[in-house]
Amino acid sequence: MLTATALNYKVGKHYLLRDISFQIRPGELLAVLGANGAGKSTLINILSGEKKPTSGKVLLFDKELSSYLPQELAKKRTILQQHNSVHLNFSVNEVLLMGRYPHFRFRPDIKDLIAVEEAMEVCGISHLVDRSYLSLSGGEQQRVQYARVLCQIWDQPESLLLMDEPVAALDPQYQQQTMAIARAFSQRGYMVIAVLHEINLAAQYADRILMLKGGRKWLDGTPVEVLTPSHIYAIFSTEVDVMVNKRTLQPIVIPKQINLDINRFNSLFYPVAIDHTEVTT
Ligand SMILES: Nc1ncnc2c1ncn2[C@@H]1O[C@H](COP(=O)(O)OP(=O)(O)OP(=O)(O)O)[C@@H](O)[C@H]1O
Repeated sequence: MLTATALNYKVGKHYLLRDISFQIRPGELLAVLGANGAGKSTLINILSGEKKPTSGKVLLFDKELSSYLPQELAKKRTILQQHNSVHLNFSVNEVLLMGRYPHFRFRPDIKDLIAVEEAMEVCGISHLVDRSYLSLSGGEQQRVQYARVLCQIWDQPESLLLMDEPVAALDPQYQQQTMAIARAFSQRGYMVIAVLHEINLAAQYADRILMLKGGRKWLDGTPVEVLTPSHIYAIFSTEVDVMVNKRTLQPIVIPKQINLDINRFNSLFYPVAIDHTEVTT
């Protein structure tokens, strides 16, 4: 179990997170939603131990996160960051083996090699095994990074999988696949926390949704409880219709189209058009 209690995070006098408390149990998938700048990445980085809260604490399996040794923690939790940078010319196979570094001293053993092979297969990247990581497309790199973090906890049931915008560069097929894998992990007893901007993926795959607003916890509940037009308006200042998928009974969120005031829009751009004309004549 992971328990966050009264988390605050301050930079100077500015609170990025304020009084956040929640729990997640093995077997659950929690989606974290919130507007840009709401504090989602800050929260994920505190839960991973990369940032220390200004006050409050995080218990992972009844032990404070800060009291884990780095290698011990690396076997209990993994994080798929929003931006992953690999600048050296590693092969895909080598990138995945990095996920196993906490598990071996000098050479990977058969368990590590099996984890790499199985994670590649699950993520549909086996055909990329010998490719140079730097030669891959953005979406392919993201899938390789996903496989790498899964390798890290492949044989560590009940551990914690943290993901910050895991589907940002992915096409619809791989968005669904990424979330389906995350759900399969949660169903095997892992705890999964995913920061998402895609509300409908949260509706489809999350057991619970934690909504943040201005660094505070706004709501924590099931998708049906949380994804109402009024809650979504309060968080995203966006009007939506919420339908129900008759087959799955999950909510489907449909944003209403925004119509700009065209006269105001044109008046803002008119001076630029004049400049352009002067340059080209
Ligand atoms: N070191 C810092 N100093 C000052 N402000 C910061 C610092 N780091 C983050 N912030 C601010 O804290 C707020 C929360 O940042 P965070 O990255 O957690 O947001 P987020 O919810 O993940 O946003 P997004 O959806 O845009 O990725 C933002 O307004 C950000 O500009």
